Amino acid sequence: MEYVGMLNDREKMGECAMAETKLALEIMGAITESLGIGPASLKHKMKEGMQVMVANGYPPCPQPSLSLGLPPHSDYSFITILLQSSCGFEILNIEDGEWRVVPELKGALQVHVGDHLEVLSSGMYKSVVHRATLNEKKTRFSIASLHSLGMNEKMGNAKELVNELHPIGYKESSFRDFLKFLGKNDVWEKVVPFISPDINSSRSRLVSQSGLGG
Ligand SMILES: O=C(O)CCC(=O)C(=O)O
Ligand SMILES: [Fe+2]
Repeated sequence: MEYVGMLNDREKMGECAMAETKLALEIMGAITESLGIGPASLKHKMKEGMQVMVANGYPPCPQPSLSLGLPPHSDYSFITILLQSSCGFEILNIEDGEWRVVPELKGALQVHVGDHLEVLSSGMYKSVVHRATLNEKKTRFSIASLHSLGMNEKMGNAKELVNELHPIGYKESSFRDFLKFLGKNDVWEKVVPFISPDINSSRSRLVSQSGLGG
């Protein structure tokens, strides 16, 4: 796949966005069904939900071991669908604290659990902590499509899953709460230097620097 061409082609990106929304709704429906929490209202909220698409480009880095494309974070989404041009996406294995490389599978879409799904499922699904590494020779591209409820819709623990053994363990929050949280807390001090010396070019990264949700 020719990523630069695709990213510059509005029509193609529009088609891609719509196809990913359709896919995300199917996956989110299957997940809520698997949890036994398929209320019509949630389905409706998902249909009316948000999609944030992020195109990332990582130029070659002469010393990749000294830098990162994106620092460790989890996505403030319900699920994220990711397409990568080559490997560089890594997931933290919470059992041994080691980073695992997601192999390059041409044209394959990866589906990642985001913060909202962890909250809804009371931690039965765990939000994926991930990072992007750099390559010495190759430019790498990725397209992340983050799917969540609407801007003001609060995500909380599904009441069907809350019991004595699984008490409410997560604070409910909306995308707007998350943005307010970012506005009030100087997370950029910590995040920006890892990404780029130019703060403005990094501002668009704001929506997915979560790891703070829940
Ligand atoms: O470029 C990647 O592989 C990771 C992208 C990502 O994590 C994000 O956009 O939130
Ligand atoms: Fe991410």
